Amino acid sequence: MLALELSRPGANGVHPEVATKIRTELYEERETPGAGIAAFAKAFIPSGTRIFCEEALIVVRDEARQPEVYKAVSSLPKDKQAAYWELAASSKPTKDVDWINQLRSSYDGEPDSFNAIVESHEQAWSIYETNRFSLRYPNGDYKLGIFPKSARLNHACAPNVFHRYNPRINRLTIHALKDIQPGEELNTSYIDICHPTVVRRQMLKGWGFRCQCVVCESPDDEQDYRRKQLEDIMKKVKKRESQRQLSGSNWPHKEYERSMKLIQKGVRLMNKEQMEESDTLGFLLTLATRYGLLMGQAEAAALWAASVVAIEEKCLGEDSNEHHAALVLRKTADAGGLASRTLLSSSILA
Ligand SMILES: C[S@@+](CC[C@H](N)C(=O)[O-])C[C@H]1O[C@@H](n2cnc3c(N)ncnc32)[C@H](O)[C@@H]1O
Repeated sequence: MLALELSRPGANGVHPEVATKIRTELYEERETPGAGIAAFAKAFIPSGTRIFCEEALIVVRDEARQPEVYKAVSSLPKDKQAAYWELAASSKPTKDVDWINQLRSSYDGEPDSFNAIVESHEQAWSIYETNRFSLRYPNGDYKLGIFPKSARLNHACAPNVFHRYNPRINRLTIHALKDIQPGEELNTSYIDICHPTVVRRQMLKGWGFRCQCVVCESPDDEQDYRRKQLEDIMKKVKKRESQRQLSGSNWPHKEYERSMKLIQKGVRLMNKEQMEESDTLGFLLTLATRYGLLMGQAEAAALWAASVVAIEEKCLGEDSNEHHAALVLRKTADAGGLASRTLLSSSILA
C-alpha cells in the first residue's frame, strides 16, 4: 500500500515512515468491514498525545478543478504518485464537463487515449474529494491538501482524534481527544458535529457512506436533541459575535449577558456530549473569556482562559498558533483584563 519516501526529519524532528504498510507503535492501518482501511490503536494512547503529523502529498487552491489536481499528482515522484492512487475514491463523478472540453481543445492524440486521460482525471478527482483536508494560513489563505496517513482515518460523530493543519510546522497534526485503548479505531470528524443526526448524515453523503457511529445509532432522543440545541446555539452565538464586531464598543452590556447565557448553555451541552474539541468547546470558552473580561468577570475569565489553553494544547499542541493565542488570552485574563479592549477588537470567527 503506501510507499512513502524517506526524507530528513522535519522541523519537529518527525521522520515519515518508510514501510510499504504504515505501522507505528501507536497505531496500525487495516481493513475494517464495510468501511475500507481504517486506523486502530496498537497501544494505550493518552488524551492529548500527538499520534502523528505529516506533510501533504499535494496542496492545491480551493478553486482547483480536475486538470489542476491531476497535474499536481502527475508532478509527484513515482512512489508518491503510487501512494496517491492507492487512496480511497468514494465521491461520485461531478456533472461539470467544462474541464473535459478544455482538455479536448488542446488534445491531438488518439480518441481512445483521450478517454483514458479523462478517466485518470476523474479518478484523481474522486480521490481528492474523498480525502482532502483544509489548510488555513494565518494570512487568511485557504487551500486543500492530501495527507496520505490521515486520509486513512474514518469518520465518527463522537471522534477520539482531532485533525488540523498547523502552518507553523507545515504539517497536519493528529491528536488524541481522549484516552484511547489498544484495538480502538481512531476516528476523526469530517464535519461540524454540532448538528442532529439527520443533518450530519446529509453532510456526509458526499463521502458515500451512511454513518453508523454510536451517536448516529443511539436510541437516545435526548442526545439528538442536545446536538440540535447545539446547532442553534452555535449559529446564534456566531451571529451575535459578528454583530458585536460591527458595533465595536457600542455593544450594550445586556447583549453580552445574552450571549453569555447562550455560551453557558452550549458549554453544559458539550460537557454532556463529551465534546472537548478546539472548534466547539474551545471556541465557546474563548468567547466566554473575552466577554467575561469586558463584563468585569476577571476571575471567571481566568478560569475559562486556562481551559482554552488546555483544550488547544490537547487538540493542536504547544507549537500551534491557537495554543499561542490561548496563552496570550490567559495572560490577559490573569492580569484582570487590563488589555481586554485590544483583545475584544479582534474576532475568532475568521
Ligand atoms: C478519508 S477516507 C477514510 C479511509 C478509507 N476507509 C480508506 O479505505 O482509505 C473516506 C472514506 O472512507 C469511508 N468511511 C469513512 N468513514 C466511514 C464510516 N464511519 N463508515 C463507513 N465508511 C466510512 C468512506 O468510503 C469514505 O468515503
